[in-house]
Amino acid sequence: MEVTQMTSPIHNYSEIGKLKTVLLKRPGREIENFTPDMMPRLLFDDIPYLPIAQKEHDYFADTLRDNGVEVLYLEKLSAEALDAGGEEVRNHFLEQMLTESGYAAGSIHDALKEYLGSMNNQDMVVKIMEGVRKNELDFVPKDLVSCAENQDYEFYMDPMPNLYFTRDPSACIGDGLSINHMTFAARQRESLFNETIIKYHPRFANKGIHVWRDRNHTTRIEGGDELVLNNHVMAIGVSQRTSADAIQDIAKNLFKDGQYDTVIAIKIPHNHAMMHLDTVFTMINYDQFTVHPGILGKGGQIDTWTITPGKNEGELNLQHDTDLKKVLKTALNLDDLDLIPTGNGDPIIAGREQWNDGSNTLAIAPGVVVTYNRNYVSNELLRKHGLKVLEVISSELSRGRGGPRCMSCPIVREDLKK
Ligand SMILES: NC(=O)NCCC[C@H](N)C(=O)O
Repeated sequence: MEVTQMTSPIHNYSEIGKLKTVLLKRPGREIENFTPDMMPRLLFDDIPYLPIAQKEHDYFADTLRDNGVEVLYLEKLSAEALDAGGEEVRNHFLEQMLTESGYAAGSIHDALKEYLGSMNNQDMVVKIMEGVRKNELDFVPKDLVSCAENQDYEFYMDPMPNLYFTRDPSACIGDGLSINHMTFAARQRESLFNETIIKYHPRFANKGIHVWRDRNHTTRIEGGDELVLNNHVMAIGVSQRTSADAIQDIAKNLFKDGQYDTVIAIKIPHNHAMMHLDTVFTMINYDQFTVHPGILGKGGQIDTWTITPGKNEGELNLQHDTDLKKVLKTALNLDDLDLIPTGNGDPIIAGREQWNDGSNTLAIAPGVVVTYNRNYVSNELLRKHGLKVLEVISSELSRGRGGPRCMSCPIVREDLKK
């Protein structure tokens, strides 16, 4: 495999190269600032216990640091980007955030702007992430919507509890990234933080980073579906969260301006338990993958479309298949590969461990993965298949329906040696 020069602050040409820099978000008050009736809308199945979730997340971050990974935090980078951008950038960010929260203008907009605007950048970022309750403001709105419809709702701005799944709002691909238009309202504001960081943080601003696809779209894509298999092949899930038209769009951009020549679109069930491709399928070594048996039909088949550049620019060729192993072998030029079933294929264990993100492994080097300790059957099987498994504690973090891959956005990985 060709070795690419490391000059960009983003460098991510595989799922498995030695992880050097990663973006995390330490769970904050946003993960408990809601009631059970808000859970379905906020895409949570339970309310985590914050002090334990933070302890677990710190353990995860320490595990990465102990293995030589530089850990960056979304909340810190966001504030630093606003500091660097100055007053105009801060004002623009706040206006955009208020607009996307439903307040482009009017008295609530003005009250929120005054409240958030009185804070320093770090406090403002944290407050926006946590959500703003009505009782925090010394203000009684008199508009018809507030009086006639929303009077019992506690929030002006909803919390963003899914922020600790940094995988999804953006995805680093090669020396660039996608900044994603997310599917559900609960997560759509998240990628504004990523956009602000890339544009204004001194580490990333004006470094010629290629944005393969920005957040100004109506079609949707999320990072949990974007798998960088190597330096010219991607796999992207056609899922609850990523639409086929967004895949075609990013494929065209990657083919035109990047070194990618193949995108394998993999269709998975469209449901909450398997909302992204990485909840059912991850790459963990040159020739090893985790796969949840629930996505494969009786004969092991699954719909895939291998997309390659067409004859003329902007055209795409499609090759439909139903044999995932064969498709991966061809695209990755492998003689054989090892698809390791979640829960060892037992229907009860596989269902349970997939629900708790047993397939959602984060590779930090070829054959070295970080997993949740609660998925002990899948973890044992990974060890039997020769992988080094670093387990992290997971009682509270798993309540948000995401595992180690979901909780991490790799920014720099070493290139693969072969
Ligand atoms: N890549 C991932 O699978 N991320 C997990 C996201 C979980 C979050 N509660 C969501 O539904 O978006």
